[in-house]
This record gives sequence, C-alpha cells and structure tokens, in this order.
Amino acid sequence: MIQGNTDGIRKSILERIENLYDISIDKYSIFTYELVDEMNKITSIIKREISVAIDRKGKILSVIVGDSRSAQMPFIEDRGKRLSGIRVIHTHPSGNPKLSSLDISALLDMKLDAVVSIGVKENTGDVKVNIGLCDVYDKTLICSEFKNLSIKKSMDFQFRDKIEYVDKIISEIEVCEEGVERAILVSTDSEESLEELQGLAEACRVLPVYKVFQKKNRIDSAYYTGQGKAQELAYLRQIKNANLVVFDDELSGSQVRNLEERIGCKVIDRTTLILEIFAKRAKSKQAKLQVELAILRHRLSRLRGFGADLDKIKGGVGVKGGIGSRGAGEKKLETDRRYIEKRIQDIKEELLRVVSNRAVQRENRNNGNISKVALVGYTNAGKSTLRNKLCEISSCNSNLKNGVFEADMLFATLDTTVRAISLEDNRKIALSDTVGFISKLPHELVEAFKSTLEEVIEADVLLHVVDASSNEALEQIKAVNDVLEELNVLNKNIIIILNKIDKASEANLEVLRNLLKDENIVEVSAATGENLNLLLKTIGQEIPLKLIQKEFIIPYNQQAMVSMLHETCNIVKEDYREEGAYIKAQVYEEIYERCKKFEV
Ligand SMILES: Nc1nc2c(ncn2[C@@H]2O[C@H](COP(=O)(O)OP(=O)(O)OP(=O)(O)O)[C@@H](O)[C@H]2O)c(=O)[nH]1
Ligand SMILES: [Mg+2]
Repeated sequence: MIQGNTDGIRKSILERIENLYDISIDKYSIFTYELVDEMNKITSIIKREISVAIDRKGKILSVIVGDSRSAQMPFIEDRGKRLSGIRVIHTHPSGNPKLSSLDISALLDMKLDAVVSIGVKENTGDVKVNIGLCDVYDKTLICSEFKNLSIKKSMDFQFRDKIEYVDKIISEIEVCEEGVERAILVSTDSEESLEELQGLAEACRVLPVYKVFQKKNRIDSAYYTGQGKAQELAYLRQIKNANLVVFDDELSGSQVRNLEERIGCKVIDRTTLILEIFAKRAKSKQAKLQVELAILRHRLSRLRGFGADLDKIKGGVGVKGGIGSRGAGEKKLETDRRYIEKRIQDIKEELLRVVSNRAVQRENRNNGNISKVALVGYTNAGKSTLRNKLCEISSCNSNLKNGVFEADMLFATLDTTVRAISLEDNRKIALSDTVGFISKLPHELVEAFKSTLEEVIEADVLLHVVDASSNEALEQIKAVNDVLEELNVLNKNIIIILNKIDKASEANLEVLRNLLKDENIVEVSAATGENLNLLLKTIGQEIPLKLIQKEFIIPYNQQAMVSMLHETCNIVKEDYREEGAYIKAQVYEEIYERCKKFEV
C-alpha cells in the first residue's frame, strides 16, 4: 500500500508507484539502477518526493509519497543500542541531493542504516546522489555524508561494512546523539535517588557526566546547596564540559536563576526533567495538552515565586525607584504571566472538547471483544523486556506487521505501544507497555501522569511488574500502588509479577512472597523466559469474559439451550417463530461457541 499524500495522482502513475514494492535489491548494494530510474521518472512527473524504506535483506518495506519538499518517514521501532536495520532512499525534486536537516535528524533519531537522497534530473546520467550514514565521534552519534556520487559510484559504495562497524561500536559504548546535553547531577537526598535521577536524565537523552551527592544540612534559600557548593559546581561544569546541571529536588524560580548565574549554564530540577519525559512520551492530543498544562502551571508557580521576591524588595525602604515603579524585567514578567494564564485557559477549553471526543472513541473501542492488559510498574522493573518476550513467544502474526499493531480501526487511536498477543486458548489480548513510575512525583504532575496512562485506566487486567532483585522493591511497590490508587484502578484484576528471579536473592523473594501472600503473584524472569507460559495462563484466568451480541434461532426440540441462554446471558429480544425461538442476546464467548450452530 502506498503511504503519504497521493491526492491528484493519476491511476496509471499510482500503479507504477505501487510496483516499486516488487523491485528487489541486492543485499550488498544500496539500491538498484532500476529503482532509482523509476523513482526518478515518477518524481519528474508528479513533482513530489518519493521515499522507500528497505531492510537489510533488500526488501522494500514501505513506499511513501510526500510533497515537493519532504516525505513523512516510515514508522521504525527503536532497537536500543543498534541501528534500525533499515535504510531510506528518497528523491529530491529540486534536483539538489544535499541532505536536509530533516533527513539528518531522521537518520540520527531513528538510527537508520542510511539515508540516501537522489537529486532528480531529467537525464539519469546527470543524477547525483548523497548518502548519509551514522558514525560515532567522541561517543556521539553523528551523520557522515558522502556527496555528489554518481549512480554507479553509489552502487559500488561499501555501505554494509560501514553499518556493521557502527553497529558494533554503538553496541559497545554509551553513545549519545548529536546536540546532546552533558549534565552534572546533584542530589541531597540519597545515593539511590541519584541513581534514579541518572535514569531519568538518560530517558531525556541527557548524558550524565558527573554525579554529586551532598548530605542535606541546611537548605540555602538563595542557592539551595549554598554558595560555596554553587561555586564548586561552576568549576566542575568547566572541567567536565557540561552544559546542564540537574538537581534532584524541586527548586524555586529564584534558586534556579541564582544558580544559573553562578554556575554559568542551564539549571533544571527533577520536576522539569520529568515533565520533559512526559512531553516526549505523550502521544494522544489529550496527553499532549495535559502535559503542556502541567508545564505551564509549573512555570507559572515559579514566576509567582519571583514576583513575591520582587514585592519584598519593592516594599523595603530606600529601594531606588520607590513603590509602584516597574523595571523592564518586571514588565516582561507581567506579560509572561498574562500570556501563560491565557494559554492555560485556552488549553483547559480545548481539553474539554478533546475529552468529550475521546469518550466517543473509547465507547467504540470498548465494543471490540479483545481484552486489554496493561503492564505497570516502577521504572526499570522490566516491563518492556517482558512485553517483548511475551510478544516473541505468542504474537498473533496476522495482526502484526513490522512489530506494530496495524489492524482494525478499533485500535487506530491507540498508540504503537500496544501489541496483540494470543493466549493458550487462542483468545487475543492487547498488551500495552506504559511509562515507568517513579517516586517523588510532584503533585501538580499527577494529572499529566494520568493522561499518559490512559491504557491503565481502560485496561481489564493490570500486570504490576516488580524488580524482585532490587533492595528497594517494597518502596517501589508502594510508590506504584499510590499512583494506581490515585488513578482509581486498584479494584481491577491485578497480577503481581515478581520479575528478575534469575538474579533475585532467595531472601528478597521470601520477603516479597510473605508481604504479597494475599495477592495473585507469578514469579518470572523476562530475561531467561522462565515461567512465562505460566504467566500467560494466569492472564487468561484473570481476563473477564467478554459479552458479544448475537442472534439465534433455536429449534423447539432444543429447549435446554434456550434455558441456558436465559440463565447465562442478557436477552435483548425474544419471539417465537415457525422454525424455533428467535433470541437476540449478549452472550459470553464461551457460551457463544456452544450455540454457534444456531446463529442467524
Ligand atoms: N537479570 C534480569 N534482567 C532483566 C530482566 N528483565 C529485565 N531486565 C533488565 O532490566 C533492565 C530494565 O528493563 P526494561 O524492560 O527496560 O524496564 P522497564 O520496566 O520497561 O523500564 P521503564 O521503561 O524505565 O519503565 C534492562 O536492563 C533489562 O535487560 C530479568 O528477568 N532478569
Ligand atoms: Mg520500558
């Protein structure tokens, strides 16, 4: 299927575009002459970009038509510390093969094997090609561009060696992408909290270059950690070549400004970092709006803090300018404040509209008889690993293409973190992964948190994944339960999964088993696959059976069947016809199987 903007393209050309899928490419060649020639010709006719994604076997995975300047990129799953295994070849109708900044950021963000642009010319002999490949420089992922190659040169280009080399180095070292922020992390709470801050930073693509732990003595109202420490941080920042300092606790607006001035780089606190992660993870419109709302509220509270400082100064005796005079800075603050308040109002109104739309969508989705199961748990508990493993052992392939749930419109509004898997009895479930929970989640963020957890609120069953090897497991379970309580979902069927049993000590496990003896627990290892079949079975037992509406005509000699339907189902309509009893009812799947032969 052709993707992108195909409006106004003639049928015969659409056929030619569709036929691109049939071209196969030699494993060792970046493209074939036939492919480039045809893409080139089609682009000259339609004057729009054409982009194809090719895997390492040389198979074309997607063909996308763009506008005259750009084409959307295919969805590509992040494979962590590896290149994606996919290269994107596209035409530039302008004739200039230079990679655009969009091309380069797609290459780095999606870790493409290569991005190749073809400057389209009437005469194929003149065509020039630029090839962009990922490379690693000083632990940073960068783009190296090979320019103005002829088609022949491009086809001889030894790109496989290069991508295999890059694949190898990025799997061995911590690579960060270009433009990455190098941060010093500061905590006054505990070493564990500092570790966690590191994880949060990494989730935001911030590279921690140094960690400072300072026991909390007395919090300095101007500099949080005190002036001396701020000076020390200023030196450290230079030595470590950092451009960001992240504090583990919440800072006031004036503390941020004082620290920034003293240290000489951007300073943020844990809340801001968490907000950044949320902003990145939010997919639906509602989630995006709610995160923006939380960000603005956070910002506003800081402006208020600053305003309060100013008021104090103004009220003091002998301050130049006297009461009532307004400095330029203050005027700007006032404007900012008004702007933010207005924007908050607008977002609230927009949210109301989106929420009512979503209610309708959810209604539609709930009509489907596929059960929804959501993984929840403290960050790093192993949710994503577990989901991938479960998908591996039991995915229903008919619904999966390139690992993404593609099917029915039922799920079209869910984001791509939802996967379909089949249980032993062949029932399908939709399994969603969620953002990890964290402790010290500031209260103003809970609304935003909720919106990224829509899947949890809508799930039929929750899988609470616990890292049984962590010494903090008990605190983590509590932090997760607190959030589940806020989300009002503790009454759902919950399976507690004690994960990482390959690594957990028997003593740890014993403590957890005791504490959770009244719960439904399954002990697994996502890493080794131990007990995952048992887990699937337990999920099957916990999934509420779904009602589906069906119509039957049951012959009069099958009265037992009629009585059974009466006992087990919601009868919607019933009348007596010549050939038997007509019954329209909402039935459980299991019952339906038994009466299927009488369905009309
Ligand atoms: N030894 C061991 N390691 C595991 C197991 N399951 C996951 N891990 C490791 O634990 C780390 C965290 O796993 P993830 O799957 O990313 O955890 P997560 O819960 O999705 O984390 P967030 O996305 O941050 O919430 C990874 O390094 C995994 O390799 C397991 O059963 N045994
Ligand atoms: Mg995860």
